[in-house]
Amino acid sequence: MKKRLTIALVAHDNRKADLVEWAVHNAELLSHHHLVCTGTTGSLVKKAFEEKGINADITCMNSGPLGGDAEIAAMVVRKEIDLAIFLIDDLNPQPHEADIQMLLRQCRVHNVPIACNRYSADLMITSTLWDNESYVPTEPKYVHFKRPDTNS
Ligand SMILES: O=C(CO)COP(=O)(O)O
Repeated sequence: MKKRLTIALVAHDNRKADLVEWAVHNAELLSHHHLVCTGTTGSLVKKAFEEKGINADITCMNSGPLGGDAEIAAMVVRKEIDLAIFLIDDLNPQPHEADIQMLLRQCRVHNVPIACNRYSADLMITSTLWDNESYVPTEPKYVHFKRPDTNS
């Protein structure tokens, strides 16, 4: 991939091992991009990369429960994030559910690709569309839909 992207990496505690493993597996590719992470996720990715001798540009925001998701959501709003990988723990409640939903919603509103599992992350990170200068993503459309009257 020629283009340098800003990639958000976020994982809940029980999904961190999965994210770190994914990041290390893709370290060569990721090292060409700017990684923006929530606090704890970022420190784990940094440590794993250092152990492998991989240099990467990693910015750590606050920890998720203290506003890290909100900071990344603000970057999404400012069009500063190209792609987000967010491994969510769907099996346990999180104290900052509102911030999580905000990050997900802002990615949808601003048409930012967001992968919530490794399969999606693999597909997104390897897409040839990143280097296709003529590809313009279609913006989401919000067109009023009048439901047919089902009573008649
Ligand atoms: O809680 C998170 C995302 O919602 C992740 O935050 P940390 O990476 O700081 O643990």
